[in-house]
Amino acid sequence: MSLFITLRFLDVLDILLVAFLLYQLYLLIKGTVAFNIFIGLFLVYLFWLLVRALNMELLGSFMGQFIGVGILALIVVFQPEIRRFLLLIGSNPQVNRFLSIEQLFTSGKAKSASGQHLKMISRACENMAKTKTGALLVIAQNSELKDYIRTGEKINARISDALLETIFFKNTPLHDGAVIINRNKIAAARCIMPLTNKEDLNPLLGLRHRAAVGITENTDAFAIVVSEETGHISISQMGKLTQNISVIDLSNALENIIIDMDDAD
Ligand SMILES: Nc1ncnc2c1ncn2[C@@H]1O[C@H](COP(=O)(O)OP(=O)(O)OP(=O)(O)O)[C@@H](O)[C@H]1O
Repeated sequence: MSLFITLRFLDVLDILLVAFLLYQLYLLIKGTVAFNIFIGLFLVYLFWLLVRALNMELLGSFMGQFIGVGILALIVVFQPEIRRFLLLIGSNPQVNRFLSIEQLFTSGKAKSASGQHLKMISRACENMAKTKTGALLVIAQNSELKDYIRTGEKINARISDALLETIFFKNTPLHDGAVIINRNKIAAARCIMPLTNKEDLNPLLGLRHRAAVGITENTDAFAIVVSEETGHISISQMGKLTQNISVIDLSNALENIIIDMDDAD
């Protein structure tokens, strides 16, 4: 019998892939209640292995039933995280570029036209930041956010900085909630976004920021928050909030998102 364990290249690859997946899983659930649930489930699993090793029949079969439905329970418990993980893969720009034949033919035109709209969005944010006007702008990407548009007032108007500033002007009927921008249109205002239940978010941040993180956790949208309290601009993508960025950083971030804003009405 050989004393050495034969390790094939595929085994090394296998281990590296599992390590990579576990690390991604850790990044995805760290700072959320899902992390504690995961640790809890892992401890139950370890305990079950111990029970089996000690041949404790009754407890072993009892726990076996529990572990048996484990996969189903995992899917139910980690539904938001699984959804976010799949979203992460599906909204990867490289994957999208590869899959989108349409974009292959229209990318040049879309880029030059979208620049105008993106400039107006950052100008509006700059002005609202100066006047400490609270705002939440959600820019749709692949997901058109139809379910969320339905929660607000449909506007369907061309993007303009003046219109955005008017919508968020204090005490106007539409200033509450989020504005959703879809392609070259301000699709709706007063929209209700899902709130994140992240525990590691700055406790000083309120519902507007939680709504920005919530919508980007659940969809591939890009969210911009202008704080009414501080006048700071923050952005959120894939559930990650970047606080207090400059207008130049906002413009750069907007340039990097993939949206097809063409000039058609
Ligand atoms: N679920 C939601 N979806 C969209 N907008 C929301 C939601 N909940 C609250 N808001 C908006 O956030 C506003 C309240 O903001 P709040 O002061 O709690 O947040 P904040 O993160 O501290 O922001 P600010 O720095 O501007 O005060 C509400 O008036 C409303 O416009």
